[in-house]
Amino acid sequence: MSNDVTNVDEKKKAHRNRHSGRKAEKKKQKAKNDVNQEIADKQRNPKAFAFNSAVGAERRFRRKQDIQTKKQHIPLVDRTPIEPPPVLIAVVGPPKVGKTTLINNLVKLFSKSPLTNVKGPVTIVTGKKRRVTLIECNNDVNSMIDLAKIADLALLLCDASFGFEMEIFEFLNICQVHGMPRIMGILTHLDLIKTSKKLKNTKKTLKHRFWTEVYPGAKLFYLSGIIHGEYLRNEIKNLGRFISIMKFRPLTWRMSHSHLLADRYEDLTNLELIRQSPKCDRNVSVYGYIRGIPLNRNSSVHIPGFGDVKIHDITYLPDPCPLPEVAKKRALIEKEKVIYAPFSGVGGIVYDKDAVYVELGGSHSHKNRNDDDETKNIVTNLIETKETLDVKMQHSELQLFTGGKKLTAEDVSDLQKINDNNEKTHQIIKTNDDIGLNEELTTLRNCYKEEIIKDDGRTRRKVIFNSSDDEMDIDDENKPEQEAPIEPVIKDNKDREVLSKVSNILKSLEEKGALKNNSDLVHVTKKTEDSEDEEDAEQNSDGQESSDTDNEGSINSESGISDHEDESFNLSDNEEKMSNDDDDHDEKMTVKWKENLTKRAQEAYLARVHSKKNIMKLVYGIFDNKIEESDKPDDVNVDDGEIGGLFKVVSREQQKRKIEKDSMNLTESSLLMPWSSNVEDYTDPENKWMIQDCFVTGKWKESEDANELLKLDAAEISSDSDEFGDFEDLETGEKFTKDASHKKEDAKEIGKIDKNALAEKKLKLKQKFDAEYDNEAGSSYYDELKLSAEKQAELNKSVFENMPDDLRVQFEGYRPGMYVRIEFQGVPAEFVTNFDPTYPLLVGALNLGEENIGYVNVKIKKHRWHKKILKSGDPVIVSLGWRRFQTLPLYSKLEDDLKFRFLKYTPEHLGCNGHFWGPITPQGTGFLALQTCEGNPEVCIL
Ligand SMILES: Nc1nc2c(ncn2[C@@H]2O[C@H](COP(=O)(O)OP(=O)(O)OP(=O)(O)O)[C@@H](O)[C@H]2O)c(=O)[nH]1
Repeated sequence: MSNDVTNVDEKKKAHRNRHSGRKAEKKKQKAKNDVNQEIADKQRNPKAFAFNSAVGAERRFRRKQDIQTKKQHIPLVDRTPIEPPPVLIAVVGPPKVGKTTLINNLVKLFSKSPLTNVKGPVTIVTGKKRRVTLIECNNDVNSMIDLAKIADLALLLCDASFGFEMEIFEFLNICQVHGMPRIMGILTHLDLIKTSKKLKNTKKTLKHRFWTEVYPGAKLFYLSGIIHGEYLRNEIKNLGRFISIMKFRPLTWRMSHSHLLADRYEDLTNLELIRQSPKCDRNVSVYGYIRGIPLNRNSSVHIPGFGDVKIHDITYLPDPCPLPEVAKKRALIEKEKVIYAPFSGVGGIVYDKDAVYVELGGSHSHKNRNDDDETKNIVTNLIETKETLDVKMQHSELQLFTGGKKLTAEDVSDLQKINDNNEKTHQIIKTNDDIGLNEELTTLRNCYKEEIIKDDGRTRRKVIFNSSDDEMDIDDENKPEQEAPIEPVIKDNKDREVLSKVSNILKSLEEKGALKNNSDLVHVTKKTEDSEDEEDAEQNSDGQESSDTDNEGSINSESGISDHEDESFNLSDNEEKMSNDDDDHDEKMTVKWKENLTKRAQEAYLARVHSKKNIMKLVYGIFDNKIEESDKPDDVNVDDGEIGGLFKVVSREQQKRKIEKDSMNLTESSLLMPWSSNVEDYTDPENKWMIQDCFVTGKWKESEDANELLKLDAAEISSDSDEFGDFEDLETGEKFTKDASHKKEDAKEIGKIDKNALAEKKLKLKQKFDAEYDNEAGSSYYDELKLSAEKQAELNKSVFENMPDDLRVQFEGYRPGMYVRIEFQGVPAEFVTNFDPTYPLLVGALNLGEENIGYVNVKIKKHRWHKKILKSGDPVIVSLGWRRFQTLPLYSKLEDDLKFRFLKYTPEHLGCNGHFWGPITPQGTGFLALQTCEGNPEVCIL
């Protein structure tokens, strides 16, 4: 019973809102006020919601239109397949710039599994609809040529603390002849630049140079530092995001030629055959994604650096790095972040035509071996063994003492040699017989205009620019100002005379003690320094501004470095120095500023004369070179009204009189005179006719002339109304004669017609304006073009979408985006023995395989920094289509035209672009890059 009571008590009454009373009133009032508040905002500040400035609106409109138009490109039919091949990103840059680190960081960002040893292409899924293949470019002209042919995007790395190196410009130059992939610059080693001022300057100069080379506004990322061997996560994330959403414009030649970049390779030759004859022909298979257009089973292919081969067999395989199956809204899950890099030892299980390959986990899988399990160890050792005993012996080393020199088999067999060339034996010279260009390349390399700098035991090839490009030389630019000797530029004899006179005066003044405290000169020099500082500040602010206009990535990445930190570093540095030589310093300072006073004054004078423009002269055409009395130093000796035999002292009176006299005889040049020769005087009746047609009353075409039209209409009306006679209104007694009625009606009609004509005219004008300027969807020419391209793309896709792969292969070949395995038979053994996964293995389909000897005529034009002339006999590298020939000597030279002999093919036979590479002279300044036009043996130079 008691329980029941408690239950009843626990049941609480529901709250009932009050409908009347003080509180209810208050609530109602509050609710009402809230509504009023909303309305009141708009009512109180109507201007905020209204159209209030025509100029502002016009500017906004113009800006919007500008942005819209900038985005417009000529629409191209999108021929990318439904599942396109991975986007190919080449990471290019000089040695030790951070290429491997960047690839590792990007791989880690997208796949969470770091790569220990990056070799060859690495394919990763970066988003629901995007996968990318990253490949590091060797610092080798051939690698650069091959990658420039196929890359969609090139990440150009530059060591900002060192400046631009030759490799960057070589690559850019090569890219120009291959249809320029998208280029993105990345500055690394920014943490090695110590002061914030230097950092800003470096960023600015490098950015502007990069913009001149690529295009103004090209994206440049800053990687501001490295922590534990990794770039800052935020910056890598930004870069990754950029890469994974970037759009690419198809390059015509590339998209119309089938090709693939091999990301895996197998030697299928029978091992017994190889044992019997190591130089026997091999059967090899290469794997990769088809790019460009479908690859036909019957076409021949070219492997750059190797030659032409016929496809023996081709099959398509399941995609080893597939995109997520259904496009969902969520981000990728771990399982979907696939990574595929067989050359680097990552690839999982691969099902082949007749085999299944299981990835053993690379070198790491064997590290966790169980020492007790002997049988397992034997198997692992057997698996690991790849060399015979004598080969192993050749590689084995013997060390007698810790830290002592290791003895190798070579050392033992040829002890004498070691003594002679002790240093040389430690150098590992990498040969590249497959390309067979080592010697030629070294010659070529030596031909570039570059400065070889030894830095930390390695050789770097710093780019040397012309004097006009001096801003590029960061090191020079960032040198402290007093270090750079400023040689006054003396332009003509007049300057020289003036200078010598100035220096005479100064000397005499110094001798006479007139410049005892030198306050005047100090003032001058200080002023120039100040102005330099101001310039610097301006430059910096410019740099900031322009870097703000950079891509979002660069903005974010800029935040990576704290300028304050650098400044504080700088300060503490300075403080230390200051405390050490405080006393000396003061003394030195007082002595130092007295040094070279005359020279500094000369410089200051020249700088002033050359930098300042006389506004008075510009406006009035008067140039008075005399010093005003007030400017004259008080204690300067004035002999016969002259100072130092150079300046004549002019009194204020004299000066005034002279100016008056001069200005009386002068024409006022700041005004535009109506009678000046080129301007017509429109007040002259003879010239009036020229402008009278500019007004409504002017004589236009008859169809447009308002007066003529009115007359015409009036005439028509009068002829119509002729049929009515005179009559009298009997009610009002008003008499209507023919003329009176006519007059009234005429007036009315004319008014009506006037209005109608005007309305019609307005309507026509509006229609014309709409047609020309309105960009409503589907109405403009651009939209129509875009629409038709989209329609075509849709049609293309719909035809093939539901077609089974087998049928499709029969119908059109192996489509782009398919992962295929191509088998070649009877390939020379060098292909296998010289195979290096770090070189891009490119396989490109050939349209014609016919061999020929051909000539190409070349017209030489000057390229920006290639100004020397090719000589006959100069070695050049020739690259045509997929083909990359060895260096060839130039055949002959004719005046401006050069004739090159190609030993095998002409661009005509290939039906494709070709390009031609070479140094300008043996002591020359760089490369010459040429491009052939399709089917045209005449070559044009960029
Ligand atoms: N301080 C600093 N060091 C860096 C930076 N980027 C890379 N490094 C270091 O530079 C060295 C070379 O980096 P890698 O990634 O091997 O350079 P790489 O371009 O792949 O070198 P190669 O393959 O030999 O041409 C490594 O020790 C990196 O840690 C950077 O921004 N700042």
